[in-house]
Amino acid sequence: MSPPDAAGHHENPGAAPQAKVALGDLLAPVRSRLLLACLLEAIGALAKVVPLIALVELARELLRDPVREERVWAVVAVAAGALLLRLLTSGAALTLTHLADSAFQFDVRRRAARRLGHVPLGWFTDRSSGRVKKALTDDVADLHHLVGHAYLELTTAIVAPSAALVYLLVSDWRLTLLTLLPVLVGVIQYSLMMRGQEEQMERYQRSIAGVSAAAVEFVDGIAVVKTFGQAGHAHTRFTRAAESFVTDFWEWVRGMLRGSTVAELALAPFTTLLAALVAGAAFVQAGWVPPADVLPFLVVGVAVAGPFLELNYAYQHLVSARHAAGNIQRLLSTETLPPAPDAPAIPVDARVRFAGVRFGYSGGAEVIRGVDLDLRPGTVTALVGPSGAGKSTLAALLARFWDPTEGHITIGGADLREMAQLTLYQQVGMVLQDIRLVHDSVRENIRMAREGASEEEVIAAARAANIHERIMALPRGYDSVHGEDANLSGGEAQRVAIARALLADTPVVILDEATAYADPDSETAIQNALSRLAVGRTLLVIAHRLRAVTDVDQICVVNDGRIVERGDHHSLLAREGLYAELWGAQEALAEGRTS
Ligand SMILES: Nc1ncnc2c1ncn2[C@@H]1O[C@H](COP(=O)(O)OP(=O)(O)OP(=O)(O)O)[C@@H](O)[C@H]1O
Repeated sequence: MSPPDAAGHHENPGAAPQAKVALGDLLAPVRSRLLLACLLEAIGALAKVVPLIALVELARELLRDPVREERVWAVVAVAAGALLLRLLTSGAALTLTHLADSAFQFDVRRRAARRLGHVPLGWFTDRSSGRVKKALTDDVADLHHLVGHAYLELTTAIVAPSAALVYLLVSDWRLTLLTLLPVLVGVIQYSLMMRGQEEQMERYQRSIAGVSAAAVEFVDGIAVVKTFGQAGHAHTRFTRAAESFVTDFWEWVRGMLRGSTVAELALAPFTTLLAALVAGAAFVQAGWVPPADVLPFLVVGVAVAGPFLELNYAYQHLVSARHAAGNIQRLLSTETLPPAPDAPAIPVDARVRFAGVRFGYSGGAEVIRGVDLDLRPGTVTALVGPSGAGKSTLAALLARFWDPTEGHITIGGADLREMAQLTLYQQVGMVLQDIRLVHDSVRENIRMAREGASEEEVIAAARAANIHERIMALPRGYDSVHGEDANLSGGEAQRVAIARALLADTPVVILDEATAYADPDSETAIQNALSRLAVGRTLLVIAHRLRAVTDVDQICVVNDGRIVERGDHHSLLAREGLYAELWGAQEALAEGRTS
C-alpha cells in the first residue's frame, strides 16, 4: 500500500462509520446510474478475459493435426467480438459515471447553496468560508474520482480475476492452486498491512494538517512576528510541526516497506508466470497433463494476479472519498435558523425592542445576560463599555446574525424570528468597521444595496456620504473596479459603505463607529456623512470613543453582558459610575496625547 498524496483531507478524523453513511447518503440520487454503469463494466470485464481464453483455444487448435480452419476463424471472431463489446460497454459505463458525477456535483452544490442561505449570518467567518471552499471544491473533486472512475476500476478488479479463476479451476484445479499460491501469499500480506491503515491514514492527515496550520500561521503572521522580534519562535513552531510530520510519515512508511515489497513481488505477473511454468513443467514431466493444458495458466493466470494492485488503489480512493463525503455532509447539515411562519410578521414602525435577551456563542458561556433596550424611531442610541462587554454581539443579534437563546427582539412589534428574511434586510442596514467591498465597479458596490437604483440615486448617495469627489478622481470614475484601479483607503471604503446604507434607506441602521482612521480630514468627512445617515432613522451606534457620542439621545453602558447604566452624557457623568470612569480614562489619554 502506498501512502496517500499530501492533500490533507480531514477535518474531523475518527468518524469512519458516519463517513460511510455520509457517502451512501450523498450518492443516493445517482445510485441507480452508478449500479447500471457497474453492470456494464462487469460485462466489459468478462469480455476482457475472453480474448485471453480465445488465445489459449487458438493455440490448442493450431497445435492439432489437422487444424480445423473454421474453428480457428470462429475463435478469432469471438475474440474480436469480445474486444468490441469491451470497448462499447466500458465507454458507456464511463459516460454514465461521468453523467452521474456531474448530476451529483450539481446536487451537492445546490443543496449547499440552499442550506447556506438559511444558516445564521454570524456563521460566515473566514474559517467557515474556508470550510465551504474545501467541501465544495476539494472534497467534491475527491468524490469525482470515486464516482467517475474508482467504482468502475473496482468492478473490473473483482469481476475479471474471478472469471479467469473460474476458467482456470475448470481447466485444472491442482495447477490453479499451485499457480496462484504466490497470489495467496500477496493477498494475505496485503490484508495484514491493511489492518489499522485507516487510523494510520488519519494520523498522517492530522500531522499534515498541523504542518499546514503552522505554515499558514507563520506566513500570515510574518509581519507581526518580525515586528515583535518573534521570528525565531514562530519558525521553531513550524519546524517542530514539520519534524513531527517527517517522523510520523517515516514510521508509517518504514512499517509498510518490507510487507509491501513482499506483497508486490508475490503479485507481480512475472511471479505468477514463473509459478505456472514450474508447476506446469512438473505436471507434464510426471505425465499428469499434456503440454497444451499448461497454456491456460501461462496466458490467463496473469489476469488473476494483476488486478489486486488496482483493487488496493481503488480501496484507497474509497477511504479518502469517505472522508470527503463526511466533510460535505457536515457542511450540508450546518444548523439553520428556524424558518419564518407561513404568514410572516410585518413591522408597523421602526421601533426596536430587546426584551430579556440572553445569548451565548454555540453553547459557550452566556455573553449577553438579560438585556432590555428600547430604541425609539428617529433617535440615536450609543452602546459603550469596556472591550468584550458584548456591544458587537448585541448589534449582531439585531441584524439576526444569531438568534437569542432567551428573550425577544422586535422591530415595529414584529419578532425578528417571525419576519421573512427579506423584510428584515429591508428594515436593518449596517455599516461595520470591517468593510467588505466586492470585486466589482464602485457603482455596483454602492448599488448592491438596492438593485434597481438609478445612476442619479447612486450619485446622490455617494455625494451625501462625502465620497463622490473621490470616486470622480479615480481613473474610470464610478466604473473603477475595487482591487484593480479603485484602491480605497479604510476611511474611503467606510464612506462607500455609508453611501450603500443611504441608498438601502433602511429605517434601522447599525453603525460600528470607526476608530481606525486617524486622518482628521477623513474623519470629519465620515462624521458628516454619518450625521446625514442618522436623520429620521433608528440608529444604534457601537461607540469606542465617548467624545463622538456625547450628544446622542441615549447612551447605554454595557458591562459583562448587561446594560449597567443608561441616560444622556451629562446624567451619566453625574452618576459617577462606569461611564464617568471610562470618560475620565479616555480624556486623560487624549490630554496625554495633546500635551
Ligand atoms: N464569534 C464568536 N464566538 C465566540 N465568542 C465570541 C464571538 N464573538 C465574540 N465573542 C465573545 O463574546 C464576548 C462579547 O464580545 P463582543 O465582541 O460582543 O464585545 P464588544 O463589547 O463588542 O468588544 P469590543 O469593544 O472589543 O469590540 C467576548 O467575551 C468575546 O470573546
